[in-house]
Amino acid sequence: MTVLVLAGTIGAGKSSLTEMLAEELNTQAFYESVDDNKVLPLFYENPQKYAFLLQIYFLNKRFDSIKKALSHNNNVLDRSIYEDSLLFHLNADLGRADETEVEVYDDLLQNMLEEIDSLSFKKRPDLLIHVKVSFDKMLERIQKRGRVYEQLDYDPSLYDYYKELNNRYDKWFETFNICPKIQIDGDRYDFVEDPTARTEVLRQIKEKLKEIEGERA
Ligand SMILES: Nc1ncnc2c1ncn2[C@@H]1O[C@H](COP(=O)(O)OP(=O)(O)OP(=O)(O)O)[C@@H](O)[C@H]1O
Ligand SMILES: Nc1nc(=O)c2ncn([C@H]3C[C@H](O)[C@@H](CO)O3)c2[nH]1
Repeated sequence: MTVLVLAGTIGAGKSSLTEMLAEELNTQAFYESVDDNKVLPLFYENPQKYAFLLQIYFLNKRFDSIKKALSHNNNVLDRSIYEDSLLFHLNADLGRADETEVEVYDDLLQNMLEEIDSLSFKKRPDLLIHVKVSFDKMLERIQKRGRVYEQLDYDPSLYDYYKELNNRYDKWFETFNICPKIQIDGDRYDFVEDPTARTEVLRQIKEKLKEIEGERA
């Protein structure tokens, strides 16, 4: 059983790489709930009111995906549960959740992580793949994808939110130590449009997987 999880800021390319990996490795892909997510547009309209609800929504969906993923042999998830806390705490630091909400959330997340550990012999992913992009590239990709509520002309204050989120991701990845990890340079490799870049990115990931297997043997 091989479990891969993608990580990275908004618009980094997680879903795109998830699709490519699932095809290349012949595994099942699990995507974050976005188009069918009733809370996400409400959050962007009024983050103060909906930050906590959105976080609970995502956590619940994430838990669901992980349970489903664990019933398949090989799978790839387009965002890790380990990033949820980063996103929530950024919102809490911006005053969008109060102390009690932070406490309830942290407890619930801890509880769920323990539950996941008890669900399967596979306690941790085999590899976390962080797609790192610069702030400028992040804005470019968000614009390219074009979800209305994520655009800066919908809410100019998103500029600061995105900038801080991107900064926090870099620190988060440096200290992440739950499972083996690899960083993919999403600025350098246009793996969506350029087949050579795609091949190179897949090569880097497969090489890392081999290295991990070798260490285990
Ligand atoms: N390496 C890349 N090269 C060129 N375009 C890319 C690359 N990665 C992503 N894109 C494009 O950027 C946009 C965002 O990509 P994607 O939806 O995969 O990001 P994501 O990390 O899953 O975002 P989110 O977490 O917000 O759902 C899409 O339009 C995609 O085609
Ligand atoms: N606040 C907040 N907390 C999360 O855990 C979280 N996970 C994803 N998202 C937002 C980012 C993209 O707009 C969109 C797709 O990733 O959903 C989140 N937003």
